[in-house]
Amino acid sequence: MSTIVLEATDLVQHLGQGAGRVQALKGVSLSLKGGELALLMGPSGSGKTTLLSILGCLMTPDSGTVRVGDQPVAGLDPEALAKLRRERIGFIFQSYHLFPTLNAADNVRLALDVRGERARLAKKTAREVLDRVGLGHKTRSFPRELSGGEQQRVAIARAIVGNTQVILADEPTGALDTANGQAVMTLLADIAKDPSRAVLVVTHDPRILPFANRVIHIEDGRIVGEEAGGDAMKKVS
Ligand SMILES: Nc1ncnc2c1ncn2[C@@H]1O[C@H](COP(=O)(O)OP(=O)(O)OP(=O)(O)O)[C@@H](O)[C@H]1O
Repeated sequence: MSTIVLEATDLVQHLGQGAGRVQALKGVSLSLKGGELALLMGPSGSGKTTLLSILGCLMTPDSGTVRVGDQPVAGLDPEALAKLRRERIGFIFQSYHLFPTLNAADNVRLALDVRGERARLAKKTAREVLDRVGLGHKTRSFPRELSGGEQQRVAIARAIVGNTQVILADEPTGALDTANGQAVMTLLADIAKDPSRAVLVVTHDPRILPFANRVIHIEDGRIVGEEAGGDAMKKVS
């Protein structure tokens, strides 16, 4: 039986201040099991990015709890939280977030350096992972020399190089054409074949449905339903 690798219970989150203050999450509970590739879908403003930020321990909720594997997040000091993020969570942002002055290999290697890997080994591992995302020939290229799809693949290499239990991706195919989008999703689906790892993808893109085991729907700060990936696909086809 697969184990739960990420669990959130009753998350509530307010954003903004004064008249602009909104309740972005209104009591969200969610768990991800190893071996799952789940999609989080919902209209603009429904709370997807807020939820992903809390699950990725980038934001602390007003109330509710998050557990990554067997580790409760509440009460961790900033250093312990940063360690938990590095060791257990890979985050893929829509806008890549690559360092412009570092080449592709060094962007990926950075994720290993902060984990204390030895320099030579980290260099080799970074090259291997870039090869795996089809960029073995571009390890020395800088972000400005890469297309959007290539930059996203570097960002994915960086997120997967540490073999974290959880990968969270915010619209990873949003800026990509169909071929690059499919390549990116194939990589993420491969990761989710490992029964100890799970991938959660925020998306508006119905082309991603074939890759999902599970689709979770969020509206107005609440989970309003979920279905198996195959069932969600039948509705759009
Ligand atoms: N910094 C902020 N201050 C005030 N309100 C915010 C802030 N960030 C987001 N919100 C509001 O919180 C709600 C949830 O936003 P969130 O970005 O999580 O939604 P989303 O589902 O990711 O939207 P999108 O699909 O457009 O990215 C929205 O009503 C949004 O307007």
